[in-house]
Amino acid sequence: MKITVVGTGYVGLVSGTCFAETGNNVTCVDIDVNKVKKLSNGEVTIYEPGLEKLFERNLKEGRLHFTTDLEEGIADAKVIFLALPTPPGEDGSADLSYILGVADKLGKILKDYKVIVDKSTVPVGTAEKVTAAIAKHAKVEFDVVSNPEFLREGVAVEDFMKPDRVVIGTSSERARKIMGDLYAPYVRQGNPVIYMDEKSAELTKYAANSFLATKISFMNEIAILCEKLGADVDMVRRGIGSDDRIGKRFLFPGIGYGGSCFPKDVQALVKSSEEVAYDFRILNAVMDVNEKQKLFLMPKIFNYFNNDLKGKHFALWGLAFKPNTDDIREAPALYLIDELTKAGATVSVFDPEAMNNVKGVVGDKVTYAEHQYECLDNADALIIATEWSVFRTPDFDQISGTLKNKVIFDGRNLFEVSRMKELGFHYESVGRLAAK
Ligand SMILES: NC(=O)c1ccc[n+]([C@@H]2O[C@H](COP(=O)([O-])OP(=O)(O)OC[C@H]3O[C@@H](n4cnc5c(N)ncnc54)[C@H](O)[C@@H]3O)[C@@H](O)[C@H]2O)c1
Ligand SMILES: O=c1ccn([C@@H]2O[C@H](COP(=O)(O)OP(=O)(O)O[C@H]3O[C@H](CO)[C@@H](O)[C@H](O)[C@H]3O)[C@@H](O)[C@H]2O)c(=O)[nH]1
Repeated sequence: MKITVVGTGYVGLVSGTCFAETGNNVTCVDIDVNKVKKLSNGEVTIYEPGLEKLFERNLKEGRLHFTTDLEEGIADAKVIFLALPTPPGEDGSADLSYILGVADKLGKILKDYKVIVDKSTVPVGTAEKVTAAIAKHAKVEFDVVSNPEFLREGVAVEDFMKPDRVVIGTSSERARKIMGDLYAPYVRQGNPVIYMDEKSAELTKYAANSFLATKISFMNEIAILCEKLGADVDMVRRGIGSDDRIGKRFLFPGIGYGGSCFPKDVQALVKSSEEVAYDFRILNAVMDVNEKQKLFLMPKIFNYFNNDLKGKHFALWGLAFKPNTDDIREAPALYLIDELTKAGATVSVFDPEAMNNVKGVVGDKVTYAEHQYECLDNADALIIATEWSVFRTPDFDQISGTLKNKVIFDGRNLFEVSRMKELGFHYESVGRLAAK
């Protein structure tokens, strides 16, 4: 099938490449001239495990194309995916200007029937708005479908190729058939395509992200309680996670959820609720807990250094909002850097993939280490903000030999508390017995 993907960010690039992988002819359109040039020349513009191989193959075999020209990009396409940004507007609600801007243009250039798909995360009612924006100028028939994307950064290719489910929101039989054919190769493993109306599909995406964020904030509060009551959150997590009704996943406490999705989507659902005069109390609490959790380690750090961080130097391992990505949007590490430098400390940082992105945002506020152990030079303590595998089994002798003090503040609970005690570290983590 000939398809077009508008927007070549995370979702656009991964879905475009994966659609090509199953034999579709895919054209990706982006307004970023530089990005299109790089992609056309075979350069993958995001760090995503497994993407490069698929990308190179499909580019070489002629199933992937890139252009900045929307009209050229949609010619002959049966389906047009909109994988455009929906960032928070000033009041926190989703900014639909990218989507509606492209919808308006599409209305003027459609020459035959097409299915236009909202792949971006958009509030309930957006399919109607997109339909209206296209219909204003369109002289041909078209359908607008809501097909939210559930991929996770870091495992995006696998999530796309073998999704837990595909949600397709449409009231058009014609569009339903086309979308069903397109997704058939991805759901052969027995995972379902779930058809529904457009509004339910739109809400499904926000409900999924908000529910997962709720699980995380809930566990972060349980971790706080564990420290206060003398319980161990690892035990509690295992104790509740083995109940199928609760499930083992997304129960890991830490220094808060970040990324380009949870923070903005929870906020957008709260805003959508307000628009229909509903106060979504649980989600307000979820956001509130998360804001505080990002700085969970700070009181511990202040306390250890007698409330004075002036002149102290910290090593910070992990900058990306989670492992296996170079994405630093809403990364807890950035909040820690801010607080530490505000308190008069200096910070040296290391991340396996996100260093360049952080340089772009933080500049010379911190120093950038070439590798994880160089980062420890002259540091009064090590702080861990992202659970990259390479941090999980470090050379503790090298850490002890390089840090000024054997002190670690771990925001991701990477190490066994008892082992750290044996090794002679002052070790503080999140919600565990010896963490007090
Ligand atoms: N990042 C994720 O893991 C993820 C997962 C699921 C859903 N989503 C949702 O998907 C949407 C896109 O997210 P993303 O992270 O891929 O965004 P992104 O910011 O990484 O990329 C968006 C791309 O759109 C391009 N663009 C902007 N205006 C354009 C226009 N008028 N024409 C063509 N291209 C244009 C930008 O240049 C950029 O390359 C958002 O709604 C997001 O919430 C994201
Ligand atoms: O037990 C956990 C699990 C995750 N996190 C944090 O939660 C955030 C989000 O993690 P994850 O969901 O793995 O990453 P994303 O790539 O942001 O993916 C989420 O957001 C995407 C965009 O909407 C959705 O498509 C995905 O289904 C949804 O998982 C990260 O900061 C994690 O550190 C925790 O603190 N504890």
